[in-house]
Amino acid sequence: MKIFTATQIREADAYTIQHEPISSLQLMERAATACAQWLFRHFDARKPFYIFCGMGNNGGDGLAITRLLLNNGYKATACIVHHSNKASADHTANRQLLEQQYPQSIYDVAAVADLPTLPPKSIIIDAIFGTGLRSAIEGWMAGLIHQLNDLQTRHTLVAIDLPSGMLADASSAHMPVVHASITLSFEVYKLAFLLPENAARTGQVHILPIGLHPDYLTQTPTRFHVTDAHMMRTIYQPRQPFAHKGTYGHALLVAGSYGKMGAAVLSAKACLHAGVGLLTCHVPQCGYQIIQISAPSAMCVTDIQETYSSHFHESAPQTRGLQQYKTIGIGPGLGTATGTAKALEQLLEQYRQPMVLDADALNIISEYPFLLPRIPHGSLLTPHPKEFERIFGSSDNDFARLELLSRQAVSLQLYILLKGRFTAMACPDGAVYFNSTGNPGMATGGSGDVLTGILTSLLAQGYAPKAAILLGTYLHGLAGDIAAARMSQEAMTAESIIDCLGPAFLQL
Ligand SMILES: NC(=O)C1=CN([C@@H]2O[C@H](COP(=O)(O)OP(=O)(O)OC[C@H]3O[C@@H](n4cnc5c(N)ncnc54)[C@H](O)[C@@H]3O)[C@@H](O)[C@H]2O)[C@@H](O)CC1
Ligand SMILES: [K+]
Repeated sequence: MKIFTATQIREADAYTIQHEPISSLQLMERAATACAQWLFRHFDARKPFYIFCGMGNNGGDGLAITRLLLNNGYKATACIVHHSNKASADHTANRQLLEQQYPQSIYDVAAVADLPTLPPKSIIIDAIFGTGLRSAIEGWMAGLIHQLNDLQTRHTLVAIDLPSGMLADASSAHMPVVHASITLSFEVYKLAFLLPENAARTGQVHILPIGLHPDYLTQTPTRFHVTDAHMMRTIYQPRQPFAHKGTYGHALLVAGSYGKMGAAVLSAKACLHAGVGLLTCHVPQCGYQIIQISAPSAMCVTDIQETYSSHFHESAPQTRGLQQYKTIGIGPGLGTATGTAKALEQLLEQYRQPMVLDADALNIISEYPFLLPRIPHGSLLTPHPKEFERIFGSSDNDFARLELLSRQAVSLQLYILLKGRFTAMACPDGAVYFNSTGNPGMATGGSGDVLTGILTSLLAQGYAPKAAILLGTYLHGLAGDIAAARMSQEAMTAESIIDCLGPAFLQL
């Protein structure tokens, strides 16, 4: 699914109005109807609704929603917030329609003191500002937003299109923004919804289709995307009937050190369960029996060192050197010993195919930044926010960090995956994809090691790096969602994610 900017959303509205064709007022009615139907499904008619309407078209939506609620037997009051003397044409038209049918339902607010006293457990609808907001809300309106946020603790607050005060395409981290428990937005995700700084402000986001013109939606290129099941069906390659284990590649996994062999085991198992043809694990000597017993489908070579690895750049059981491997996954539980860092430097000299770098491989790179430009083009890096910051530096807000992520992916020609609720995957061509699967149950030790195993497996099977990162991240989250449904977010572990990889593949 594409993510449109506020400007593109306005263009999509205008294109729909011109080419469907449909009047602007009718399109607003469609948007309001989609919201009202959602509200009918989720709230009963005993709850009083207070709809705070701005002077633009977001307020127009609010006025139309008020009329539709009243038409269906709900108690609803439109509180018109006079932040400007000028109302939009569709706001005015909807105000007139409401006044004609329900003259008692309108209440004017021109100062914070005008706020009505709300009965307990009211539903507050925030239709003050939508995509038309240009900058931070100031003056008495900022006070009103704070007041609404105080009320939010005792009432349910539903934002229409986006919480008022939030900018769709830029940071509003330090601005007054409504804290909604639910956001009902139209047709497509806004970039702001996918970044952690807004998580506490949007609440649950529901995207409601309003029939924007499909030609505009399909033909307009966008830089940001959300991955979905449809996209995965175009990427996934079913296995060939005449396949043998050589068809699906031989991967080398370099992982584990004394006390962290679990990370190597999790990665190895995930790699095997994601379909790799052959897997060799390079581990320090202390890990030999651990790998052989816990992942018998994998082969194992040991380092000359007992507790950490320092010679994996020579890991070549049949003397054909590192080139025999289709790809290499490196990092989980590896440690950052000086000998390990030296071996990583040598590995990057000897092996020039796309590989997967995670965890301690990234920590080593943050200590030896000259290694960064030596990573083979097309490789996949999977930092969590702290690892990302150690390598690339900090940013003022999530939008700035997203730009930094994308810039680095382009200049280094790497795929960089920044882990989070909506993991962001930046590509060398400047595109950024957000993963849509996964849940907070996956915020547990080892789940990153599982992802490394899956990505290594897909690269080994011949998936192109972009396909591997999109499909691998989606499968990882989907397996996590299946695990959470089976055993709860609390009880699931990284091993549960591996156990659910099978059902995740079956859902593709
Ligand atoms: N036909 C359409 O264009 C559709 C529009 N829709 C709704 O229309 C919304 C966009 O409407 P508008 O473009 O009228 O914009 P908004 O209603 O979001 O806001 C516009 C108003 O905000 C004021 N404003 C902007 N920045 C401000 C600031 N920093 N401080 C104080 N006031 C400020 C403007 O003066 C104007 O009065 C969408 O979010 C959506 O809710 C939907 O009805 C779908 C169809
Ligand atoms: K709003």
